[in-house]
Amino acid sequence: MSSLVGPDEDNPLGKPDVPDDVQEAIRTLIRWAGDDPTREGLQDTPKRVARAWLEYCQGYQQDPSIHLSRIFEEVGGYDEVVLLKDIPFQSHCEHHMAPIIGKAAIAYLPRDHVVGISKLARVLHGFARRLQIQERLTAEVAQCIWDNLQPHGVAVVIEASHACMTARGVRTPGVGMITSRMMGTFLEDDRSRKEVLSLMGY
Ligand SMILES: Nc1nc2c(ncn2[C@@H]2O[C@H](COP(=O)(O)OP(=O)(O)OP(=O)(O)O)[C@@H](O)[C@H]2O)c(=O)[nH]1
Ligand SMILES: [Zn+2]
Repeated sequence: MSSLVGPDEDNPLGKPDVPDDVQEAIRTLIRWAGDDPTREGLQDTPKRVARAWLEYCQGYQQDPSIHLSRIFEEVGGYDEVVLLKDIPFQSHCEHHMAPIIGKAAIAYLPRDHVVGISKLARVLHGFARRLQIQERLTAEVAQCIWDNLQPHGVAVVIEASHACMTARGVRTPGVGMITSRMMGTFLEDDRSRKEVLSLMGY
């Protein structure tokens, strides 16, 4: 696992060091793609690419469940659905390492306590900033909320576009993939599932 280096005199911007073998791997890819990695415009590219990938994959540096550790017990008897919708996210597919760009809706039915609403988006980003397939991303977000909040129900719907389908391969722009994971009440009760899907706009 790479460590992120904080600012110091030799490294005022706090940019992480990039080992030589990582830079060489990116030079090899540039050469293989048909360009010359020693030409001026590409000289710093291996470092930039490596740092960019560290950022895209920041989720590996964290356990997303940490965001759900601070809960609020005083909820004034609120026991209806809590929904965060249209949460934009970016991920990368594990097959082509190409961008997955989309939005998520995350809902849960609280049991006794709630969590700060931003934390649902943090959990999403924690799993999205890894090499993923959309199905696993959807399931991991739902399972994390289920395990850590012990709610009555969890519903996660993700809608995304995969650059491996738009920029290459089948080259079909405008295609959206939708995945969902329902747990607890949302899985067992048709009326609750319909209600949450309708609140999400589906
Ligand atoms: N189920 C699923 N498939 C994905 C996801 N992201 C990318 N894929 C697909 O992964 C598949 C990989 O198929 P392969 O035949 O091994 O790879 P490929 O030859 O590059 O396939 P094409 O993309 O069809 O050119 C492709 O069909 C992609 O569309 C995802 O999140 N979920
Ligand atoms: Zn792909």
